[in-house]
Formats: sequence, C-alpha cells, structure tokens
Amino acid sequence: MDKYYPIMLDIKNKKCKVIGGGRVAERKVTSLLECGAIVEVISPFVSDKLFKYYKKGKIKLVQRNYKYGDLKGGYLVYAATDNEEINEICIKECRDNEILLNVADQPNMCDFIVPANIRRGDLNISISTNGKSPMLSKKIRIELEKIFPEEYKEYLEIIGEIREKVKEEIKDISKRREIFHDLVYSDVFKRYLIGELTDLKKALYDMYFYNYGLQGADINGKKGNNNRQ
Ligand SMILES: C[C@@]1(CC(=O)O)c2cc3[nH]c(cc4nc(cc5[nH]c(cc(n2)[C@H]1CCC(=O)O)[C@@](C)(CC(=O)O)[C@@H]5CCC(=O)O)C(CC(=O)O)=C4CCC(=O)O)c(CCC(=O)O)c3CC(=O)O
Ligand SMILES: NC(=O)C1=CN([C@@H]2O[C@H](COP(=O)(O)OP(=O)(O)OC[C@H]3O[C@@H](n4cnc5c(N)ncnc54)[C@H](O)[C@@H]3O)[C@@H](O)[C@H]2O)C=CC1
Repeated sequence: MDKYYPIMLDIKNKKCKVIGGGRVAERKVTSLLECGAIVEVISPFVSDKLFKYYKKGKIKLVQRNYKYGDLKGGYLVYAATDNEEINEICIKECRDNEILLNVADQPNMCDFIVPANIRRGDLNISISTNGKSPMLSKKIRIELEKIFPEEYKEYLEIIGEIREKVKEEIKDISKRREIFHDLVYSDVFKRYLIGELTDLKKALYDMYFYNYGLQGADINGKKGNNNRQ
C-alpha cells in the first residue's frame, strides 16, 4: 500500500512553521512563499537568504531554539534541524495537536513529504520516490524540464481560455470532449515550439473556430477537418 496520497494543497494565507534555518529550511521556505503561505521560521541562526526574506518582511523569524508550544496555530510544520531531540519534541507537539509534519531527516516520521516540482504557469509536475531517492527525483525533474519548456505556460493559458468558451458555447458533452482532445492532440503547439508558427493563440483559436464555429453551420453537428491522433 502506498503511504503517500498526492494532492494539491491550497496553503495561501495558511500559517506554516519551519524549525531550522539552514539549506533545507531555505528550500522549504522558498516553495512555501511561492504558494502564498504565511511563514514563520524558528531557529537561532538562519542562512543569508532566509535573513533577507525576514528583512524584506516575507517571513516571521523567531530567533531562538524551538520549544514545545511554538507550533500552536501551525497548518503545516517542517522540522529541518539536524537534531534528533528537537525532532522528538516537535513530533510530540504535532501529534498532540494534529498538525501535519515533515521531518527532513526522518522520512518515517513524516505525515507528508515534499516532491521535486516543475511549474509552467498552472501546469504543475511533481515527482516523488516515496523518499527512496530524493536525488533521483531531482534528476527526473531536470530531465522533464527539458521536455516541458516554459512555453507550456502560454499554451495552457490559451487552451484553458478556449475550454471556458467551449463550455459556454457547446452544450453537447461528447462534442466538448472531442474539441478538447483536438486542441491538446493537434500538432499546433509542437509546430509553435519549433518555430513553424509564431502566433500560438491565433492558431489555436483558428483551429477551434474552423472546426466548430465557422465550418460547422450547426455548432453541435457538422464539423470541419481536424487533426485527431
Ligand atoms: C523524504 C524527503 C522528505 C522531505 O524533505 O520532504 C527527503 C528526505 C531526505 N533528503 C535527503 C537528501 C537530499 N535531498 C535532496 C533534495 C531534495 N529532497 C527533496 C525531498 C525529500 N527529501 C523528501 C522525499 C522526496 C522523494 O520522495 O523523492 C526534494 C525533492 C524536494 C525539496 O526538498 O524541496 C529536493 C530536490 C528538489 C529539486 O531540486 O527538485 C538532495 C539532492 C541535493 O541536495 O542536491 C539530497 C542529497 C542526495 C540524496 O540523499 O538523495 C536526505 C538525506 C540527508 C542525509 O544524507 O543525511 C533525507 C532524509 C533521509 O532520506 O533519511
Ligand atoms: N529533506 C531533505 O531534503 C534533506 C534533508 N537533510 C537533512 O536535514 C537536516 C538539516 O539540513 P541542513 O539544512 O543542511 O542543516 P544545517 O546544519 O544547515 O541547518 C540546521 C539548522 O537548524 C537550526 N537549529 C539547530 N538547533 C535548533 C533548535 N534547537 N531549534 C531551532 N533550530 C535549530 C540551526 O540554527 C540551523 O539553522 C539534516 O539533518 C540533514 O541530514 C539534508 C539534505 C536534504
């Protein structure tokens, strides 16, 4: 049975607490900030980057050792010290208060683990090895970044926009599904990536209108040619 259930969690404006201020804490804090969390770091010493975050008002800093009680009100907690005693107290506090916990150096004590992640606008690709090899997660992330370039952001924006239109304009669910299939499986985006097309938005809209708007006099019936694969 898989221990971990992958979900996309909305942590905007949620209080997330990180114990420790080293390289690992820094990585966790950075991704928490990217998702709009309210971040508090508890650590006697913090890295330069974390101190900059504090100076810019991006995080709250409690500059001392962690003690039981500090995690009150936390939504997610990360223990990123190199200290097993601290982990133990923190684990107890989180268990007592049903707070979800990530322990950087004790995967067996984690309620959740952090995957390697690629963002292309609203496209999110996460990779996890269930803790077996974070280095492998990182390597796969780097490989996938080449396969899924930045342009996916724009592509997804456009097909998301067209999808909303289709949902409004076309009542027949199976027809809608066909249109979404064609938008995603056509070679338009591939041609844009290799420079054969310059205006992606126009090409995708043209495809939609040609196949389902202008050509099909009856929007739910007749259909023009499409590039179904
Ligand atoms: C279980 C987990 C818990 C958690 O942290 O959530 C965990 C645990 C541990 N990591 C360790 C080591 C390393 N971690 C990295 C990197 C990352 N670690 C991340 C996640 C996770 N790490 C979770 C599982 C993810 C999964 O399921 O695959 C990533 C993906 C996400 C992130 O942290 O943001 C991020 C890559 C981000 C990116 O670049 O894309 C590197 C690589 C490097 O530093 O270059 C190394 C050194 C090489 C190696 O060991 O593989 C150690 C041993 C420490 C020691 O040796 O003492 C432990 C503890 C243990 O295993 O006992
Ligand atoms: N999960 C992951 O992705 C990885 C985990 N690790 C493990 O994570 C742990 C942390 O790694 P690094 O950030 O590189 O270590 P680090 O030594 O750079 O940072 C540890 C931080 O903990 C703080 N700290 C120590 N005692 C504390 C206390 N009582 N209360 C609050 N803060 C305290 C220190 O001030 C320091 O800022 C290590 O045990 C390491 O083995 C290491 C690499 C990756």
